[in-house]
This record gives sequence, structure tokens and C-alpha cells, in this order.
Amino acid sequence: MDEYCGLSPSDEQSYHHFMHTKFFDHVDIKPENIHILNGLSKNRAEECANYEKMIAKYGPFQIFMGGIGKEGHIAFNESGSSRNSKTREIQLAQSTIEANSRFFNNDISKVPKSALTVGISTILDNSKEVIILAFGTSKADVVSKTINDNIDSKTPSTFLREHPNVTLVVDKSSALLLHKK
Ligand SMILES: N[C@@H]1[C@@H](O)[C@H](O)[C@@H](COP(=O)(O)O)O[C@@H]1O
Repeated sequence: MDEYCGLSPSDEQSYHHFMHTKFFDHVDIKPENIHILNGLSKNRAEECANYEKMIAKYGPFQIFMGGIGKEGHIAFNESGSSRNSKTREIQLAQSTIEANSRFFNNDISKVPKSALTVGISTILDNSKEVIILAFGTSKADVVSKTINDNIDSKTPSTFLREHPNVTLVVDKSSALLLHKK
């Protein structure tokens, strides 16, 4: 669903690498059926347009499963992403760069500044079911906002409420602020 710009698929911090080591290497799937955005693409706009075309051709997704960023990003749809957004290149928010630096030896300068990501529309308008996982106290604020705030691009995860079949999976820590309402 998303990939850092400039990282090769073999780079240990790439989402290619993550998805293979955590998932694809453990299930029975043909390589030709795995589709991850290419962060090394020379023509990023074309890469994104082709991804949308492929989803339109083979979609909809049975399940879209992902996490959530502290400011409500889904995939890499940072704050400000519109409901109609499609697959595109996006500049990463400073908060995302800081949060993800934990995967780059806590060295912020090593975190790519941009990424390719599916859009909010790509997700919500092409998925029969959406499952979002949010664990830990660092996600408590955004879990509360996702459920209670106005639906607005400031917190893109609020758009999830416009989809008929979304499950937000939380643990006690990320659900902490829900009890205070
Ligand atoms: N691009 C990814 C997102 O797709 C993911 O949702 C987010 C939260 O991940 P985690 O659940 O590990 O905190 O991290 C990254 O920024």
C-alpha cells in the first residue's frame, strides 16, 4: 500500500522487505500476485497511475488491513490528505519521520522524506472491508479523534467512518481516552 521513495526492495527498512519477511514468506502466494509500489521508480507519477489502474482492473480488495499514524495517517496519507486522494507521492510529516526513525537507528536524517502511497479514495472506494490496528498509548489520542472528531482531512483516519465495514482494533492502552467520554 505504501513505500518509501529511494529505498530498494532489498533495503531492510523498505515496506517490500517488511511485507516479505513478516507475511509473504510465510504464506502460499505466487510472486506475480504480490504488488507493492516501487519506491525506486524513475517515473513516480506513472508508477502511481499504473497502481490505480491495476486496482481498478482487479479490485475491489476483499480486505484492506493497515495501521494508523499518530496524526491519523492511513498508509502514508498524512494530515491534509483529501477524501478523494488517489495513489501518489507524498511528503512525510515531521511527526511521521520522527516516529519512524526508530527503524533507522533513531537517526532522523536516514528516514526518507517522501513516499508513494495509496490514497484515501483508493482505500475506501475499493475495499469491501477495512481493518485498522492501533496499539499502545501513543495511539490513544488518534483513536479517540478517529471516532469522535469531525470528519476532516486534518485527521484523515476520520474518513474511515464513511466506509460501511470498518473494524478498528485497539488494545487497552490505545483505548484509554475512549473511557473518559
Ligand atoms: N506507513 C506506515 C503506516 O502504514 C502505518 O500505519 C504506520 C503505523 O505503524 P505502527 O502500527 O507500527 O505504529 O506506520 C507507517 O507510517
